[in-house]
Amino acid sequence: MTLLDVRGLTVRTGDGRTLVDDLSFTVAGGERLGLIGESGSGKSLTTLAVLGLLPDGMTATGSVELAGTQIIGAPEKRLTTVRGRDAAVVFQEPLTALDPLMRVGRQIAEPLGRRTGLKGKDLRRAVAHALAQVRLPDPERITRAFPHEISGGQRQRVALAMALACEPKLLIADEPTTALDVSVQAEMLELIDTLVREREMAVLFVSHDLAVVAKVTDRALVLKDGRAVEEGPVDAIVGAPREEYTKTLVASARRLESALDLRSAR
Ligand SMILES: Nc1ncnc2c1ncn2[C@@H]1O[C@H](COP(=O)(O)OP(=O)(O)OP(=O)(O)O)[C@@H](O)[C@H]1O
Repeated sequence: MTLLDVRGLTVRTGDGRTLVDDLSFTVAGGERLGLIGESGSGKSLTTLAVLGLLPDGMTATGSVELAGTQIIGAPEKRLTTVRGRDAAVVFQEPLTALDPLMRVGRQIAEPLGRRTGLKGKDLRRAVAHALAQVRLPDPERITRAFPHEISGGQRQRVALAMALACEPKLLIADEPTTALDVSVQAEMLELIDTLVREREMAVLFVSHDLAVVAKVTDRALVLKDGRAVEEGPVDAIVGAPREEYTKTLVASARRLESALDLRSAR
């Protein structure tokens, strides 16, 4: 069943510039779609439009139906119920999602308490469980910490725990590993992969990195200058890209990979 149905999505600035142009795609329940394209291709604006979070002054036209709710033109109150419950997001920079003045435990307790109705000791236990699920060591310390007191990788795990706490049908991950040290990127990716598979959650995974998209998704949509240039199973896109632009993306990903192979052979 279709969970997210985007049709003819067009995003324009106040002065009439078109940044996302007539984009259409679907994500079925439990499916994982990668949005790939270089910087500025419109990936983030697409995910923001899906959540009804476009910056002030920008307008979206077309249709974005998320779990049966039309997002475009929906009043804020409606959007608030959809966010979290139907779709939750992990951004590139975890500090975007975290309140710098609130202890980590409380930040996870809020969405968790709202969804489950748990309180007091039971809620505290559920928070500890949520932290353990994203493999955070020493949950006691993390619960009491403020966001600046933990590492970037740990913050991103907290942001993921918050997103998962709502048990959304769709997890939107916008470059969730890009801001992390290379050493923790692979771990984070592995973690997202495992957790969404366990929950049979659908994923819209945004990245400029084809290798990352290939790891986590089944299907990919290639964006260039706000338009879709190619769409298909990840294996087909990587193995036999049809469009010139996709060929360039694949070739540069391969060049990087073979440079790494050369280095490890030294
Ligand atoms: N608030 C804004 N006001 C005006 N233009 C914007 C704004 N946000 C993004 N843009 C422009 O819209 C285009 C698409 O941006 P978007 O952030 O969606 O790209 P992206 O593919 O996610 O790239 P990146 O990976 O660098 O975030 C870019 O040309 C960008 O400069």
